[in-house]
Amino acid sequence: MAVYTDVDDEELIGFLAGYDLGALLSCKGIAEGVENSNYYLHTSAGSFILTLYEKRVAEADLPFFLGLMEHLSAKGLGCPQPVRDRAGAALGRLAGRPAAIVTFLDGYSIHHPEPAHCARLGEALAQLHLAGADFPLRRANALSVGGWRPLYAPFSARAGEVAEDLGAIVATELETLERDWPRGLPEGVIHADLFPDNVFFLGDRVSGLIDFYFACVDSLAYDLAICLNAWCFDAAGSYDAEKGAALLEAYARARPLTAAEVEAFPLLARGAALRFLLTRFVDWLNVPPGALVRPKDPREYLARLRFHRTIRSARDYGLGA
Ligand SMILES: Nc1ncnc2c1ncn2[C@@H]1O[C@H](COP(=O)(O)OP(=O)(O)OP(=O)(O)O)[C@@H](O)[C@H]1O
Ligand SMILES: N[C@@H](CCO)C(=O)O
Repeated sequence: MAVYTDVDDEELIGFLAGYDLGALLSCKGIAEGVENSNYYLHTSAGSFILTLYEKRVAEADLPFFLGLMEHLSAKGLGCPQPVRDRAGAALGRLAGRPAAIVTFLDGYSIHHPEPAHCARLGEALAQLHLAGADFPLRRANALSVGGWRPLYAPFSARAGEVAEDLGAIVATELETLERDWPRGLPEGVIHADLFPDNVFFLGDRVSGLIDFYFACVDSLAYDLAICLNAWCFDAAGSYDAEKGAALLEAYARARPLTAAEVEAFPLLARGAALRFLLTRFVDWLNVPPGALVRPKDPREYLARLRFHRTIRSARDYGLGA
């Protein structure tokens, strides 16, 4: 359950009075997720998602996120639509937090993806990249290579609480990636958090993408590396080459990778693993008292990082074969 901020019914009714959404019927906290407070909102006008944005979402970035969802939806991508209030605003304040209401998407997440799901995801990711090419707003990636050391430093002394060798591995990874991070690759709007819990299926097709709150402008292949880590490893932390090939080939059919992106992919995959290892590590140590949230296990991403450190060429992922 990710609910950090409780919503008082009376306050919610007052908030909804600014929208043309009819009468409140119910509002229930949502179990999944770790970043924001999400509620299933049911009114006489239908079903919606009410999100109260928490610590990792800067209020100034919300016009980028909400505008991107509107842009992608207008391009035919399945994604939530911000609901505007009577004054035309997509963003309000509720219980002291920035808050928005978005449309409810049908569909369900796949908790144990098969290669076919990875191929559909590759297609959807490429469509997102192509559809975002003319999105006019820009937002730098706050969690790219420049953000990892400042995120980790305040908690580095506690690395041993997660794994004995975590401190040593993170120290060498930060040195290596800060020195060698790939620059000058094709850039565009990326989702940056396209895990299975943020992709909805209906049958064998992707019906919608959610949770655009890490979206930013960065290397497109970095987004593909994030998906490889999130979709192509098994529960024991082993890389599944069949799923990796399905993802990478489906993506490349829609947006071919440049030689530089193929060359850079092993480092991008290591960086993508380190990024989520570090956010999970910090969240693992800092669960707010009383928050209803299940932090995700950083050791899952330590296993991925250990694997990528053994990779010598993109061909080991099935790229550029
Ligand atoms: N537009 C939507 N339609 C239907 N369900 C949604 C929608 N948005 C969110 N949800 C539900 O709420 C859950 C949490 O949403 P979301 O992933 O955005 O939260 P989060 O705190 O950002 O989580 P994460 O840990 O993935 O970053 C989703 O897994 C999904 O079950
Ligand atoms: N999807 C992230 C959590 C939200 O950033 C993870 O699984 O670590």
